[in-house]
Amino acid sequence: MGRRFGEFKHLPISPVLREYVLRSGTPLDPVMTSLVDETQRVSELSIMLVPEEQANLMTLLTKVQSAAIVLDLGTFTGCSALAFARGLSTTGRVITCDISDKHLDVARHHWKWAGVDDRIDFRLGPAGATLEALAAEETRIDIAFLDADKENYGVYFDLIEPMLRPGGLLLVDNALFNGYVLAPELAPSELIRGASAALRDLNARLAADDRFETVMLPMSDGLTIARKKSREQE
Ligand SMILES: C[S@@+](CC[C@H](N)C(=O)[O-])C[C@H]1O[C@@H](n2cnc3c(N)ncnc32)[C@H](O)[C@@H]1O
Repeated sequence: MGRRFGEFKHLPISPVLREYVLRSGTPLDPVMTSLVDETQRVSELSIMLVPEEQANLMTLLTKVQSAAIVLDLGTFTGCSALAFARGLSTTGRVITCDISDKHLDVARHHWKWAGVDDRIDFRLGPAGATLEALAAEETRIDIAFLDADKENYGVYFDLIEPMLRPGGLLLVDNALFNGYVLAPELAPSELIRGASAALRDLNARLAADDRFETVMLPMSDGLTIARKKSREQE
């Protein structure tokens, strides 16, 4: 096979280059900086936070989409919900859900500080049940972000797709899952093997689904952006 178009432009991102990438984007403001610091203080799992360049991208996409309803699966300490809420108009809503409210106080403190707490609707419970409730409420979603339990991403996609408006965006976090999507069987634990296989399956489904235009960005641990085509484009 010949050289693929664009291959010569591929540049591995070293830590020094990533620092440069971060310095070249809008810096984190004091609220987001505090949220990251506080998450590192209260949780050993602060690695679960979306990285800062991704948070900035999510705010930007919310603005570009003129989104009114954003669905955020996996609240944790509230970083992704905050990033989306900042892109909304005052009437917009982020519906964010988590199976745990252990870190909700950290999240709410920072949402309030940023002045967006009235735009964020936190729902406690498993993502599947939240999605079923949203379907019953006939919710129309402009952006959906998958960042909860990876092994159920395929199920979540099937539940979200009918609610996603034409032109709406599905964002899938950890699309590369530390590279294990290439060979889930090499992952070091049952949990990571299951998650990697689920991500690999969803990545393949999205790439083959002609209802969507899909781009996987190799930023951080991989972020897929899939836009649901409008009827005229199908
Ligand atoms: C990667 S973290 C989310 C990070 C968050 N989006 C952020 O930007 O900081 C994943 C979260 O999903 C939650 N979670 C795990 N299984 C879940 C489920 N079945 N339903 C809802 N949330 C779940 C976990 O409690 C955890 O807080």
